[in-house]
Amino acid sequence: MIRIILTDIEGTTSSISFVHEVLFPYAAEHMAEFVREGHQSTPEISAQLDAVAEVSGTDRSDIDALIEVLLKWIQEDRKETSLKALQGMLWQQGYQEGAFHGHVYADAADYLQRWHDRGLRLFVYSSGSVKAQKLIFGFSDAGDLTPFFSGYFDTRVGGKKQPEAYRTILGELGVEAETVLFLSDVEAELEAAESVGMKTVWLVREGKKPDSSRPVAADFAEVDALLRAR
Ligand SMILES: CSCCC(=O)C(=O)COP(=O)(O)O
Ligand SMILES: [Mg+2]
Repeated sequence: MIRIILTDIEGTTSSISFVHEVLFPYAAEHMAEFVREGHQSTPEISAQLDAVAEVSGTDRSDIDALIEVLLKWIQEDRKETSLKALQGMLWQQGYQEGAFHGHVYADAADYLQRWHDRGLRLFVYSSGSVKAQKLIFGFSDAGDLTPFFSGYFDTRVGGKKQPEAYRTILGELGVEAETVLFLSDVEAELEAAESVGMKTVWLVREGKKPDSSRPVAADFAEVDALLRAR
């Protein structure tokens, strides 16, 4: 019996275009100024720059070169934990100034509330940092959705295509794998979750549903129908 829903964000609760056409360009536009202003005075920024330097093999004292690395990583959609942490800090400013709201599909907002009210426990697992996750749901088009969530996981538990990450999440939740339903739009992530025993539904929000041996849903209403049919 499913007791926990673990959901991805981009392509699942929220549109890919919001992440790629609003959030990433905002980060790219403000990254240089943000890093130059905060790299000495803000320990959280400085610590992430240490990690950027280490992973990229860049001289830690060369701030221009570190900014170049970060901008290249944004263009490549790299899921580096340090980039994701810096993006989360940057987006806070954008949300708070009202530059944008977090996009959450209406069906997702609706069923997150219904599932929460039915007693299911809801968690997020996204490559975006926990801070970024709380922001997209906290400043969403549908209002503050964070009260529906019991917790958040990001790439600090591992990459989303790595089975080990899902094992770590199960350990932290302290539950049996088959009580967890993982929702994602990326098949490799679903395979990793299934390999440790989690149940999955593949969200295919655009276009025709593919033939697949795993459950596929176009939106959260269809996920709910699959849940009830189990
Ligand atoms: C938390 S909103 C920003 C999402 C993000 O930065 C990202 O890389 C999307 O990753 P996901 O694992 O949600 O597909
Ligand atoms: Mg996704």
